[in-house]
Amino acid sequence: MGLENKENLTNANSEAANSSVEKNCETVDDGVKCYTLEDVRVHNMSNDTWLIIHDKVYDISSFLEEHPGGEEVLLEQAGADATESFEDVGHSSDAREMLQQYYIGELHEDDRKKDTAKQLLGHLVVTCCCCCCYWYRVSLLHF
Ligand code: HEM
Repeated sequence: MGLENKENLTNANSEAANSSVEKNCETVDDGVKCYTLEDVRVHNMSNDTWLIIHDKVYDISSFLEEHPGGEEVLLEQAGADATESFEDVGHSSDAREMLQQYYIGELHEDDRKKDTAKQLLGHLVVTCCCCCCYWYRVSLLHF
């Protein structure tokens, strides 16, 4: 493939990414940008690396080489939701603060993982008047 073709392909990719931002995502409050999973997915290369952690989108391209845990683990998550692996490692509060400098926007509402089972259970325990839920609430208050 010639250089020109490669450039065309790159331009086409970035145009596709931009148009999907316009199509699916509005800018949320105070000019904060919003991205869909599709928007994030294309940024999965070592010179262009985005990650999602707790529904926030980060451009960590400039951080790969600095990461104390190595760049390999970050590249494995590139363009995807890294919340679970980030939490599994048990990152320090310093690491969590570092995230801020790479923040570029929010994940689109429709692409957020909805923990419906957990939500339902929480709702049941708070509103149900059966003995089990009642005593569970009492135990939460007293122990
Ligand atoms: C942009 C997001 C991330 C930031 C800012 C970050 C930052 C850091 C920092 C500062 C450390 C040093 C230890 C600490 O202070 O907790 C660390 C260690 C580490 N990180 Fe990350 N990290 C990020 C994402 C990830 C992800 C997605 C993984 C996925 C597996 C990962 C895996 C590790 C590992 C394996 C270590 C080494 C832990 C050890 O040797 O004890 N990190 N990271």
